[in-house]
Amino acid sequence: MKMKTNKALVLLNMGGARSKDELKTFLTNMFNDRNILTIKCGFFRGLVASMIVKSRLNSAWKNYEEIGSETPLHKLTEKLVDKLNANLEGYKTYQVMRYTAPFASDVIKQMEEDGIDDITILPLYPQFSTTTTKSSLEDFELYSDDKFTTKIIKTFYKNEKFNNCIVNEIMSQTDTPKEYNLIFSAHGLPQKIVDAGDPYEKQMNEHVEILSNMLKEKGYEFNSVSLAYQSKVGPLKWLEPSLDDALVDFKDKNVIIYPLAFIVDNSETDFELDLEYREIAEEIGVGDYKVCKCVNDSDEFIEAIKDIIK
Ligand SMILES: C=CC1=C(C)c2cc3[nH]c(cc4nc(cc5[nH]c(cc1n2)c(C)c5CCC(=O)O)C(CCC(=O)O)=C4C)c(C)c3C=C
Ligand SMILES: [Fe+2]
Ligand SMILES: [Fe+2]
Repeated sequence: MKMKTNKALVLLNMGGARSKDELKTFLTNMFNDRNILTIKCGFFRGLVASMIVKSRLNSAWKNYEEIGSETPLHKLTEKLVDKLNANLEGYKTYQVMRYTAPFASDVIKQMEEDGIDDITILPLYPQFSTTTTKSSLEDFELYSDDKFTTKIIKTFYKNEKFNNCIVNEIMSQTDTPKEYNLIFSAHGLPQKIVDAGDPYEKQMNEHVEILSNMLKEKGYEFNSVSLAYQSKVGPLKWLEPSLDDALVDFKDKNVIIYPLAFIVDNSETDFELDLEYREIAEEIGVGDYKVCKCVNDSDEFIEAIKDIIK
């Protein structure tokens, strides 16, 4: 018989679209988020948000249609939660999404009904960004008040077990690393967010350094290792180099892409990296183009989570 627990692990993530209606919800909530669209006046932000949603909805939905009309993010997160509930002793695991259901307010109500009073919050973002980690934590805290004794894991890009998951996935792609160029692809950010103090770029550089050293220590020497940024949206300057520009250097060469900002696969990996950037790579004349899977609900990542929260 399982012991009743008052402790919970709460996974936070962004959410994603499982229908066109939900894509509208996702985009509306995202562009009304002050951490994403940094316009101070709420009314004006709402106005700009509704204009962006209107102009973006149909074209963005076409992308989802190419991956089966839904993000894989929710199903993969549900599998991760189920696996943690089966394997992580002493905790009940919950998931909360920032822009689509399950929303913080509903999950917190459920947690209270379940008698939870002690929580560990793990935002599923290895590196801290105001646009992701801070936004998700603020949203959760808006509804949780001081209902729970709380521990927060703000980053985990330095965790060795987690990094071993990444390194093993990269190494499984080839036995001849000298013939490949490894590109870590991170979700981009507007440069002005970084200039305002967001630590994401710095942590991303550190993460690439850690992983490069781990690969070298294992005798895995790629022809080159680099970092590029994907998914630019809108007219502002974003972090560089963009993945499109980076790929130009690899005409007639082989590349392996690792999506470094994500824990579970989503439309940015399954559509953007696996379909859209693959097409760009083909146009450029890149040779082999391989995209690694995220750590998802792998047994190795479950072990890493146990280590991250201990
Ligand atoms: C306009 C600003 C955006 C910022 C800043 C941004 C940061 C950011 N996003 C992720 C992770 C994901 N983003 C996803 C989708 C997505 N992101 C933006 C915009 C910004 N993201 C948009 C408009 C969209 C919707 C799709 C589109 O219209 O292009 C997703 C996918 C969700 C899914 O359905 O699978 C993820 C995941 C990170 C990690 C990040 C900053 C570090
Ligand atoms: Fe995004
Ligand atoms: Fe994108």
